[in-house]
Amino acid sequence: MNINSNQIYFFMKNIRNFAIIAHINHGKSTLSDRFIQICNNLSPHEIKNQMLDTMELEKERGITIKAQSVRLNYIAKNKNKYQFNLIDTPGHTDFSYEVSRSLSACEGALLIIDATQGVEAQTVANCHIALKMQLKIIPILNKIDLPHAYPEKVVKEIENIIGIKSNCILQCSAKTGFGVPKILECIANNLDPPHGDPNSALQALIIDSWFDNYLGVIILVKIKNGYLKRGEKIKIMSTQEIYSVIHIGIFTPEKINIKYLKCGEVGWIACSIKKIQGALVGDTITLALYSSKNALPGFKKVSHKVFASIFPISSKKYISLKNSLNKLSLNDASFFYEPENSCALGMGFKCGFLGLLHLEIIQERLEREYKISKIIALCNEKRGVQINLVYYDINVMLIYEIPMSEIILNFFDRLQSISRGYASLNYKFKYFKKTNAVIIKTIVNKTVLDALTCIVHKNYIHIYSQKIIEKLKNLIPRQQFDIVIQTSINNQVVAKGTVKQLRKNVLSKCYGGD
Ligand SMILES: Nc1nc2c(ncn2[C@@H]2O[C@H](COP(=O)(O)OP(=O)(O)OP(=O)(O)O)[C@@H](O)[C@H]2O)c(=O)[nH]1
Repeated sequence: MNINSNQIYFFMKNIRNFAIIAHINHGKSTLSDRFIQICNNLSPHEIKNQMLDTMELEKERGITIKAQSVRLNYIAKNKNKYQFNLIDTPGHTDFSYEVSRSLSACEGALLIIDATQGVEAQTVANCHIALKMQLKIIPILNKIDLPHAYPEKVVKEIENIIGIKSNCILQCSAKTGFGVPKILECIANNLDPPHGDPNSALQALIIDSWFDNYLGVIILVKIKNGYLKRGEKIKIMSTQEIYSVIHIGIFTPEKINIKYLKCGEVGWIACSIKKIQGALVGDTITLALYSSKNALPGFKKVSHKVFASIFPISSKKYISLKNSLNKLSLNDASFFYEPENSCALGMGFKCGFLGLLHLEIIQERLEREYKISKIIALCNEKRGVQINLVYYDINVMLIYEIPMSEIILNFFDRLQSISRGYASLNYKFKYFKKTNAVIIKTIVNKTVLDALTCIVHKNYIHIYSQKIIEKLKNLIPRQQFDIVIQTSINNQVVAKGTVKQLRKNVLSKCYGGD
């Protein structure tokens, strides 16, 4: 490493790690947007609302489900440069496990209180978690732009219920930006820099982990002691497994790569770990060669509050349900499932959730997974082989190897109709491959119709034959004789149909009395 420990101490002095905590909808994500806008010097039209709520469900419901971290560079009024590592947390009680994990990476917390709602249940609960962790708290009254805001009354509530003095409480409107620069100054001047020893052995706390199809498990860490360089060999302390650090990065909020994480910093690492169980939240990472003797305290084990059993409608769907649950558990460490057997409903899964909203979110994510099952079925029908399936929060990318002959005809139309026009298709020619195809001829009254001779895959001989015979039967008018339609392969008939001859109608001239 090119930087010495004196330099690291100097850097550490200007790092501020903090989380934004509050009751649901009190304005955490909106305030994070303002911070990003000011620190990244963005104009109002360059910033999207709730930038850190990247999941599709978060955008639809307007709530934060997963805590998100972002690194911002802030230049204070005294021209000092600060590195802010901000974590936007969810406000709903079902996701309070995310809050406590996020706070363990911080030295301070911004407690947001809606000036129209006052102190609510999660305001108190989250504040207590932060105090228990001995974090410095900056209380902020938000939404003071609203006409029905009553700041004086809420300030009194904060004093009485939480015990914070009124002169410490800042006021702002995250929507208009009023009062936000003052909050940034307060963070720089009043929150503590991270504690920790850059010279001791590496101790990095795993705050969160999730699965990426390309990079494997991505681990969000806070470097408590020591430092971590790209390419170094690390050891996961609980499993003693050793991995090489392939990528190190931060969110700005874009995911970018950097070379190292210094003591006190928060960032992500990827080490080609295949299973999320290989890097569980709360675990400690150290260096393989210069190891720390002790692991960090970690987190309390999550206790599930709501249990529900999920059964597939037909036993054929058991494996695909299992795969979907597995994929969900890779991205949500607090979700649990195990196989269950019922006499009436057959094989299924018993699942544990943190609350009813958590259950609802998992159910919805599962249902969305099933929606792409129809597209998967179409690709399978077209003899496709799945190469990859990648989730990009709002989008899913399916990569298939499909014979060209299957997609040139009506594949795109069917894809569009299944997806109601939302799917897009891109393809490129890969290679020629020997296949089990046959030449199938259509014969009408012993005459081969050359124009209808076709090359068909062996699996589709009967489907193709039935289709062509039915079509011709409807098109050829009946004659005084039978018309025989056949399909044949190598002079062997594989299917046959007949257009029946017209018969004399002996009753046509008869009257009622005849
Ligand atoms: N008028 C006004 N509206 C605000 C202000 N701050 C946030 N809002 C609105 O309040 C709603 C909730 O804001 P969010 O930032 O999503 O709240 P949150 O605390 O992040 O919500 P969760 O993460 O789901 O707990 C949104 O409709 C915002 O536009 C403000 O200062 N003034």
